[in-house]
Amino acid sequence: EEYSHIQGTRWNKNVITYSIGRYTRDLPRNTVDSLVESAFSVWARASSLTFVRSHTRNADIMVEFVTNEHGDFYPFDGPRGTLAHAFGPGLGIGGDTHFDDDEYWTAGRTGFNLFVVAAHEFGHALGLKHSRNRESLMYPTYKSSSSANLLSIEDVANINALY
Ligand SMILES: CNC(=O)[C@@H](NC(=O)[C@H](CC(C)C)CN(O)C=O)C(C)(C)C
Ligand SMILES: [Ca+2]
Ligand SMILES: [Zn+2]
Ligand SMILES: [Zn+2]
Repeated sequence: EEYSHIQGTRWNKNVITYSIGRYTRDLPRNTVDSLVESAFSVWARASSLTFVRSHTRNADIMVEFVTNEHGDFYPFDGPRGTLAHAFGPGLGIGGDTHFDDDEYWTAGRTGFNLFVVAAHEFGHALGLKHSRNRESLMYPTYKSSSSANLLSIEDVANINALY
């Protein structure tokens, strides 16, 4: 889900920083790093946005793997069910993206593909809402789509309408 009701609708800059906090044990750290970077580059290629990795906790988008109650009002729910969530643009928790570490995160077609889920979540972190179009990356249910054409025409139009 995206919780934009407590945040603004868009970032007021084109260079957005992200930082990775707690990792999952399902994948090597450098694999998580590259899948996260690839998920951001999906949006960078379709827009005027640039994403820069930071190693401090005051990045715009904090990316973390957490379980159950984890300090915001949206505890996760154990295996299956909700896979992840992200807050809409804004200060503090704005943009922050959390992955439910009770899921089995993979780089392939088993478990839940981190690249695909991250690309969806980062759409929310940039201010996009869900789409009713099954072809859209912002469709509310998971499908392990091929990494090639992840964004639908609608997704590209929506991100460019916003930035
Ligand atoms: C397999 N489980 C699902 O498909 C679940 N959907 C999700 O966890 C969404 C993320 C997917 C689309 C990557 C939650 N979301 O919208 C975050 O921004 C349920 C449909 C069960 C809620
Ligand atoms: Ca879950
Ligand atoms: Zn969503
Ligand atoms: Zn959370």
